[in-house]
Amino acid sequence: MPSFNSESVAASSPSGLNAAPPASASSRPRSDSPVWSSLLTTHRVRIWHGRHLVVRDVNLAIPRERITALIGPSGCGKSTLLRAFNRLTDLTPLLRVEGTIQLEGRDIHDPTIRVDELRRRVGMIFPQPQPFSKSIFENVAWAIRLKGPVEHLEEKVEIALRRARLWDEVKDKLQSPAQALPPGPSQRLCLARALAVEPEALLLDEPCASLDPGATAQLEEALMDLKFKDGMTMVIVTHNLAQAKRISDLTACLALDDASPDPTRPTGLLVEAAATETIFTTPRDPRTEAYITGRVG
Ligand SMILES: Nc1ncnc2c1ncn2[C@@H]1O[C@H](COP(=O)(O)OP(=O)(O)OP(=O)(O)O)[C@@H](O)[C@H]1O
Repeated sequence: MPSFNSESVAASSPSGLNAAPPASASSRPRSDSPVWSSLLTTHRVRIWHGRHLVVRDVNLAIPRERITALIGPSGCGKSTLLRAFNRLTDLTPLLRVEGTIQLEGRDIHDPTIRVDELRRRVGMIFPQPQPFSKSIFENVAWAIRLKGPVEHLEEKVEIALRRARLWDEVKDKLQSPAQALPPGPSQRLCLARALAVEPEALLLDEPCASLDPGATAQLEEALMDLKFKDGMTMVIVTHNLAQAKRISDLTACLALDDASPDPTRPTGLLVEAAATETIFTTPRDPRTEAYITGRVG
């Protein structure tokens, strides 16, 4: 367990990571909020899709070397927010991010930031595994070569596959087509490919969406290994509350704003973030409680 202190995990709002805390929330820091050093922080982030406000007022600190879960009902903007962390949102012309997102204290929208380097440092795993139509070996080797001239390529491919807990399953068929792999190993190959460029953080967007319970358990074990052995910082969007409880250290709960101007397209907002155990045992915000008890979403 982390040490606890009145210093909050909040990026700026002392009350639990949201610039607009609900009426029921205290404006004082939670005394049970852990002290974690942050890798990524957001300050007053709001994301628009055209004229629709997708998510608003997100003040959040993503702790280094921990797993942060983003939970909340469908459509509250979890995936969009996740994609903003390495500017994948830039690829959707109608999406616009306001506010500040910092990586190691540096604004990721600073004009001097190289977006390709940002995405190397902060990798992404998508809901459906998408290996390239190359061999298993080449899927990982391709990523390693992106970093420039390579020595010891085979060794580096093996290291990435081992870190993704896939090596033992594929070491005898490295030249086989990656797209022939079943979903579980296929997703761990995508994890190995993401690890091959040596990121500092990984964003995981419902990475187990297409996996059965056994394959989910294997991926979770790989993620836990990455955290404990490599100190990887991870942010996972998940609808699986048991998964959030199992693997995350911090949980950030988003909700849909009842007061949205267009009730057919409500705006999401971050209502509460705290140590996962706290969120699931003593949530402060009634919307968190409603979500984790299955009354909404
Ligand atoms: N490319 C896009 N095209 C259209 N609308 C978008 C796009 N990206 C985001 N949005 C808007 O953002 C809202 C939130 O979507 P997002 O996928 O981020 O939510 P979510 O919380 O991850 O939902 P789910 O849990 O169902 O995946 C959508 O309902 C939609 O209004």
